[in-house]
Amino acid sequence: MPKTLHVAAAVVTNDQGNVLIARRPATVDQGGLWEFPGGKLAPYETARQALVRELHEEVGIEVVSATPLIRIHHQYPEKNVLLDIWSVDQFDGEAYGKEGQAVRWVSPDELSQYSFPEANKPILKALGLPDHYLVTGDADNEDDWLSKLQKALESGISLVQMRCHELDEAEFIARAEKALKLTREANARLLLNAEPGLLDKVGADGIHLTSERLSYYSQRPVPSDKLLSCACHNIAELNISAALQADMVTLSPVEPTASHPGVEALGWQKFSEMIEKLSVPAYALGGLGRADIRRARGLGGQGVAGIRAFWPQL
Ligand SMILES: Nc1nc2c([nH]c(=O)n2[C@H]2C[C@H](O)[C@@H](COP(=O)(O)OP(=O)(O)OP(=O)(O)O)O2)c(=O)[nH]1
Ligand SMILES: [Mg+2]
Repeated sequence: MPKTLHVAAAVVTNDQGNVLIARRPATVDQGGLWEFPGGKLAPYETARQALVRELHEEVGIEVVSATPLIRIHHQYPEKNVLLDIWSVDQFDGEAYGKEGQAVRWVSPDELSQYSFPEANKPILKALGLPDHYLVTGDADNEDDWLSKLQKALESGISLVQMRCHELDEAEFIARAEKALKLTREANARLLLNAEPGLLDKVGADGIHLTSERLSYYSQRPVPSDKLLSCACHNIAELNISAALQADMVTLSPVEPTASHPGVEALGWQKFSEMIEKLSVPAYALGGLGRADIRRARGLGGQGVAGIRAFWPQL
């Protein structure tokens, strides 16, 4: 097995919310493709030190603050890379192609129009995901449920998991169609906490698999243009989710929750250790709210998911 190249690179975001990309010279590995600026760690360096040096050398900016975004282990035919991707939204200087390479600031929506190396796929997916994710609450009263969903969308929720275990399949489908209308109007995405076949009946944006359902599949059970979210509570489930090429996972319970009394919480340290080697964006779930988003992201998570914190009261 060839040695793993450890690379630090950054998603640099400016005040307009645009992201910096650079074009790799035609002659180097992955040449001609676009990349996030960065490079290999020198033997004496930490990832953060390499990041600061590479951004200075390649695009002429000085990093003011950087937080871990995602780590990706990827096997190219000729080498293994570990991409240590950081998020940089404070820096000094004007970015330019210091090595003569093309650089551009592009909006996150435009990133899909550029060709990146294969290893970058999870970064691009992570950039399209928000830092908080609503799981819907009590489904008994349809009118209340829809009003709460509407209110949550108005408060800026852009990703929703419809979790309505109280409903039978026909009721679930009818409710999902109404929910989908609301999420579409709000430009938000709706995931069904249901078996993947339901996507043929309701044109939702994806599926959330319960940890129990995870073991039913040996390959990704939803098409690549839909989202796959997986519920995880341990390393084995995280590994299955990665093998199923999940777009995101929830990892829970990070803190004790009223909905799962008696279940031992993982705590933040464990959350961070468990996702350390995971190339899938991970949401911390369980007893958390908006105030925890920074912490979750600082530890390499995508953000926070929750029912109570994001499901409004009427
Ligand atoms: N910087 C960067 N490298 C990436 C990305 N995606 C990806 O697969 N890689 C791979 C390509 C390379 O094999 C490796 C990065 O090496 P590099 O060529 O940028 O290293 P470097 O800046 O230290 O370059 P050099 O000093 O060797 O010229 O990681 C990405 O988004 N950014
Ligand atoms: Mg480089």
